[in-house]
Amino acid sequence: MRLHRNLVLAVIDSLNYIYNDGLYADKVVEKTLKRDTRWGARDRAFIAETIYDCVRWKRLYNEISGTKNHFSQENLWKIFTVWATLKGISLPDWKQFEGTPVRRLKGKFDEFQSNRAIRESIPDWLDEMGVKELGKQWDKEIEALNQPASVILRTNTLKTTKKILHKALLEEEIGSEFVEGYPDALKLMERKNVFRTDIFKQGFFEVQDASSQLVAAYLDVKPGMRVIDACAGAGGKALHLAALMENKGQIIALDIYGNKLKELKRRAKRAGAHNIEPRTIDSTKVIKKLYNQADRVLIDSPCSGLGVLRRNPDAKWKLQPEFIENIKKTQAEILESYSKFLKIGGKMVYATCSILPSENEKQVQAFLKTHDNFHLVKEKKVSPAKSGFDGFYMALMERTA
Ligand SMILES: C[S@@+](CC[C@H](N)C(=O)[O-])C[C@H]1O[C@@H](n2cnc3c(N)ncnc32)[C@H](O)[C@@H]1O
Repeated sequence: MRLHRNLVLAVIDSLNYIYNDGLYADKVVEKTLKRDTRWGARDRAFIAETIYDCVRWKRLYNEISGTKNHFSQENLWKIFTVWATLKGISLPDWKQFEGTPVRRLKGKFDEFQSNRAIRESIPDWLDEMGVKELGKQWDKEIEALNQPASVILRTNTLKTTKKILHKALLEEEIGSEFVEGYPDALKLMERKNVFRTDIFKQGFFEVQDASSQLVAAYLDVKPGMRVIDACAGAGGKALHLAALMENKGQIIALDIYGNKLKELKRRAKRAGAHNIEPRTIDSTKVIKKLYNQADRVLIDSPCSGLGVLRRNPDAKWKLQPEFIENIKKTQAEILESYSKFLKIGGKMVYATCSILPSENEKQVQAFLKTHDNFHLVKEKKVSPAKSGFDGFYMALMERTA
């Protein structure tokens, strides 16, 4: 691979925004890619993948380059040099690469392989928490969570079928394949900007990881039911629920953030989902009005997001242990409060995109201990290491009295 100066400069500028100004990697990548319309697909892929690599491996590259968490322009070049060296790219004779100790950098990489927190490029506190929660399995999970994620689409069955979508994508020169065990999923053969296609604008699909596609299906919804999606956000699961319910019945989509629900509304329109009713939780009244009203409740709970690190590598550096402790309290409160939406005989799914038992099965166990009118029907832990997709947890419970 040959390095092109303008592309490398775009990467260095982006790293400055992410490392020093704390901006989110996805937002920075999006903005950087708009900088030069002459960049082709390969150039864009280089920029996006290199930035994500440097965010994912920030600690490792920092330790190898000796930049000591100080990201001046000169040090950002050092970080980039480590990236290029470990990729086996021969460095051009630019002044920034003069005197690069290639062998020493590779030696340092080998040296750090015995230190998991550095090797996997995570903060020490996270490594300790991972071991405490998952024991030996942590090693495999964190390794899997450092792999770049593939792009998965969910066919919108309100508008099309998986076979038709597969063909329509091919007509746009986008290759995809079916994913066994995931009835509506298509996996892209290579990363492409699918949002530009007409079939996206027509609502034929959503981009949604395979594991996430299991959640709405777990709720066992039927057309005509009254369903409450209690943490609906921008509606990834609500749109799926609408499709599973064939647009029949009612989905009340709640969230504490009205702007997320606005996005949900836009997406629902595109998807042709007509049975979703967004309601912002701006008072306890909104909640109390819904007690004993629902056949099904989905609690797609706020969580640490540790299961989706492949997609959001900057979360490694933005997450704090205090945040995880607080979010666990919120999870318990949400379960307590939103379980009241269910009618007797109704079913509820509690789900997270975390792999920590303390956010998952332990929350459900604690809830069931104090609510003997609920019982666990089934639960599923999706391991990134075993599935190759995002980490998720889901538990299906039934209200019996
Ligand atoms: C995991 S996200 C939901 C993702 C969404 N269901 C989807 O599939 O796209 C969790 C959501 O819970 C919302 N949330 C946080 N605290 C909440 C609360 N107390 N009540 C309801 N929603 C809450 C957040 O705003 C966020 O949108």
